Amino acid sequence: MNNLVTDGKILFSREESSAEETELFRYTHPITNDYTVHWKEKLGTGISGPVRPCVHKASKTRYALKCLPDIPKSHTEVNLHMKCSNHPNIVKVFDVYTNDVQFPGEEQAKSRVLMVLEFMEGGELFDRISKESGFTEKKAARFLKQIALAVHRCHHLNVAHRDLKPENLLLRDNSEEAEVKLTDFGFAKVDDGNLQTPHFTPYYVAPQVLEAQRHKAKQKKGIIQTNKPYTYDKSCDMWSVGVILYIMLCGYPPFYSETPSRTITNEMRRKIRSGHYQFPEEDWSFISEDAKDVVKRLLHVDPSCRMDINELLTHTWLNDAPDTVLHSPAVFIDKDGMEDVKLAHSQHLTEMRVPDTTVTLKPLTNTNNPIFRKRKLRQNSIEETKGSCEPLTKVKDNNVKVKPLRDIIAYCILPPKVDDHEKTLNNLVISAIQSVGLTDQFSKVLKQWQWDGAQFKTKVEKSKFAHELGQIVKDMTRLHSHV
Ligand SMILES: Nc1ncnc2c1ncn2[C@@H]1O[C@H](COP(=O)(O)OP(=O)(O)OP(=O)(O)O)[C@@H](O)[C@H]1O
Repeated sequence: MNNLVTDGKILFSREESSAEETELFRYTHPITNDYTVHWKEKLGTGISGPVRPCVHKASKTRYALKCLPDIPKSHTEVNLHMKCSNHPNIVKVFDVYTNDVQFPGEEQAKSRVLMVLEFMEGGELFDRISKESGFTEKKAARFLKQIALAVHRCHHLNVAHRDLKPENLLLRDNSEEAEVKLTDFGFAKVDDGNLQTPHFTPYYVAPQVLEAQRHKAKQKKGIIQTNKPYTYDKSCDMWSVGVILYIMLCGYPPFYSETPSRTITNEMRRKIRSGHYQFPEEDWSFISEDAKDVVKRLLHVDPSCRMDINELLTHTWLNDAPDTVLHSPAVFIDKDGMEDVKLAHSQHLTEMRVPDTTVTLKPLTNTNNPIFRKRKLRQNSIEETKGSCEPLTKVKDNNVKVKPLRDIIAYCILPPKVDDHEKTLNNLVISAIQSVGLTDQFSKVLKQWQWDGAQFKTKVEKSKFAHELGQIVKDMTRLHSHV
């Protein structure tokens, strides 16, 4: 990023911004000077903790506040969200603060990035659909078009979102014409098809990267007659749009396991890899061929053959869908079933994400992994209390308890360069057990890789582990809804 840092503000240089000139600021003075934050309320919860309501003191306008740790991953999230933000189908970022914040239970204040977001009063898209009477293909196409426009905005700026899922599609308000907007750029990444990254290390190469290289070689030899760069991450977004559309049309996902489970099964993984899904006659016979055509072209198993965002936006169905009434709202009413659908989609997204080869893995001493940072801070007795936000010290925050679980998740998603990965992971798990205790859910997850109380006896699948811990975090913070 070509950021110019001046007086605590971050200005995006013109070449990094979109067509219009964008000037974005990051404040360092306390957010509480400008906003009243309702720390005890929450609008929703994700891996990074609760999203809370706040009110701009001068205008009395309501916003949503997302609180992130001040680490490079969060900076990427903020930067890419801001970059894509100026669009009717993307949740707007209004202000960003970097404040030292101390939550109750924490030994000291920590630097945090606070994102003030447009308040999405209408909640999540699928919750809305479940309440619709007379939900038609036409309405589904209207929603899909808005999702597609959001994706187009991102892809046009060479940003792949990589976390397109129902929870990240929110409605502006509860009106009939409310727009759908995309949020959560926590996994977004620049994807311009250029894979010649200087930090390329063979040990971290995902199969998809090798696939992309093969694609490039074939292009060079003229075996593939296209000059389109192979943008794997963007094509994953298109796959997600396909899954979301399939669910909107019939109420259940295209890939599901015969044996219901909270985790993605090998059977489901096989089905996804082979592109094996069906349009069961009883639910799909009345759905238009055009709608099925969009699904088929989005769920094409070969990412390089999948429809891209421009092709989707010009598809007939998006602009001329029939008034056929769909049965999906009735299926959405089963909340537990819906949670399983979301979890399976989310897990598959984790598996599809190509590890970021442009990130230089830092030595342990420099790492920003929260747990190592905490230790380092303790060693150096660095005082971080300056400028901490007053109200937080009064909030009873159960998120502190799950913090070690979030540390493991961060470690699994982007492992730093350490000498002994197994030992590091074992230590993180021990800290988490000390903090949250061995709950049934946590024990079950650990058992899969034969945790013996001190170490794992088999190799841990990091992405799967991270996802399962993510579910525990969500469940635990959901149980404590007053946080
Ligand atoms: N601008 C907003 N207005 C209203 N509610 C919001 C807003 N942003 C987020 N939420 C609620 O908070 C939830 C979590 O937000 P978000 O997805 O940004 O957090 P996250 O920690 O990145 O989540 P994830 O676990 O999906 O990565 C959303 O699913 C939604 O219910």
